[in-house]
Amino acid sequence: MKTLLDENQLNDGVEKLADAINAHYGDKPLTIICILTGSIVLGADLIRKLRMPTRVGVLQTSSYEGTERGDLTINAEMMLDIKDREVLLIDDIFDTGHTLDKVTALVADYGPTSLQSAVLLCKTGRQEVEYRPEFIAFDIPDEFVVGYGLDYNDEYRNLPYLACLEDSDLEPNA
Ligand SMILES: O=P(O)(O)OC[C@H]1O[C@H](OP(=O)(O)OP(=O)(O)O)[C@H](O)[C@@H]1O
Ligand code: HPA
Repeated sequence: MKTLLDENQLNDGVEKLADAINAHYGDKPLTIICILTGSIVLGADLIRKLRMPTRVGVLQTSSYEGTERGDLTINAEMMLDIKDREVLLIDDIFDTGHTLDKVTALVADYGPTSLQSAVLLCKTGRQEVEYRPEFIAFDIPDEFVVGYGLDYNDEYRNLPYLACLEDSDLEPNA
């Protein structure tokens, strides 16, 4: 495994992301919706750097098995009431873009005043949708990455840094 972003770089990136979000929303109350599971670490770090009054909710999506994307499932059972609220979706990575594209369409139906998204990572050249997040901390190369919330087969989310998987890290048939 090869480190791509160390703890200091991640912290600086999240700080800049928070600065941009604080500058954009000012004192307006903001509802943050974290897309589980990958966004838990970013969400925990980011919300503590936001200055406006915030509410925090979650929804859960799942589509990757190993390094392969499969059918997307969305579980919105725990959604907050966001009607007439300013809403910011938070996710760890924008890869093909299908997750945020679908989640944005679904959440828009709840009637928010505004709906934007913030991601830690945007993988270069992988997007298959028109949608783009408004706030991005890092553009990264097209490599499968783990750590800081991101997993490979449910492992590595706890790494405090971001690493690229190498061939020797991949499980057979994964
Ligand atoms: O842009 P995309 O190609 O849609 O990929 C991005 C999504 O994939 C991962 O979620 P995953 O489905 O693996 O669930 P997880 O958050 O539980 O890891 C990641 O957390 C993003 O939500
Ligand atoms: N790593 C972990 N999870 C992911 C990735 C990735 O590179 N892309 C989409 N989900």
